Amino acid sequence: MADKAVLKIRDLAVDLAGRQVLHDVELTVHSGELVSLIGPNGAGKTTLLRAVLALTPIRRGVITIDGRTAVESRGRIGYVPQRHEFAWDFPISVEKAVMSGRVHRIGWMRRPRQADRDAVGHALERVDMTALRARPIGELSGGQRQRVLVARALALQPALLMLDEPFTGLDVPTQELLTTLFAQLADEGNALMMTTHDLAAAAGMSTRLCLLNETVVATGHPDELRDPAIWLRAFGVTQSEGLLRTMGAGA
Ligand SMILES: Nc1ncnc2c1ncn2[C@@H]1O[C@H](COP(=O)(O)OP(=O)(O)OP(=O)(O)O)[C@@H](O)[C@H]1O
Repeated sequence: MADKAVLKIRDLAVDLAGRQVLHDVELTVHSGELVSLIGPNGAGKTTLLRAVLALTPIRRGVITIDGRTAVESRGRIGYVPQRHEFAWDFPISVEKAVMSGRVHRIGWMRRPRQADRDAVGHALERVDMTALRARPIGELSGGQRQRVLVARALALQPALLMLDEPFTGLDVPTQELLTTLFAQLADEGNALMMTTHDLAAAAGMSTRLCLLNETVVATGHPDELRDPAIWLRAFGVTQSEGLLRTMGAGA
């Protein structure tokens, strides 16, 4: 049986400040897939994630997650923002920060139940942060912060996990831990979508790449995207030997 379609995006168009940022976007992410969104700066990658999270209004199109609209799915999607977007000066522990990912489930001003504590404990284990669970988040290194953000998203036990540039500025051990974790999550049947500028890493770990530049220029397994014309079109350049070498395109 084919894997279930978790995220479906049809005919999506988004304008920001009166300017078209995304148009005619068609994309499906199935359970068991790790899809990497690749594209130049300003291509609309973050905007696409924000549209799925219903944080950005859309001009046209339909987005569903497990058959529900983006608005209905609020609080059900695990989202790992870019690290600088989180309030690290907030005086809370690692454990509380991860618990904050479940706020929609627990309800505002309610106390966490055993199931919430179990989900947080399990998420901390998966990112190898159990030993630091009581540490104030302001005292964490960059790599530890990234692990907390991933645990916070996992604590939600989400149908869909989306990550915005999760590898930027990370040390090698944290990169390796997260790469292995994302592959395990996909193997377990989760649906994952991430943005990245690290083409080599994306090609090595993704089940599918999605080249985005205002619209989906091409999508497929890294091995299926060897035509240099696709890459040149996605990145809007006429010649980029480094880019093509990284992808083994045209080889
Ligand atoms: N709040 C906003 N108001 C107006 N324009 C915006 C806003 N946010 C983003 N944009 C514009 O939308 C376009 C897409 O931005 P987006 O951040 O989605 O790109 P990206 O592919 O994630 O880029 P990067 O790789 O640099 O992170 C850019 O031209 C950007 O300037």
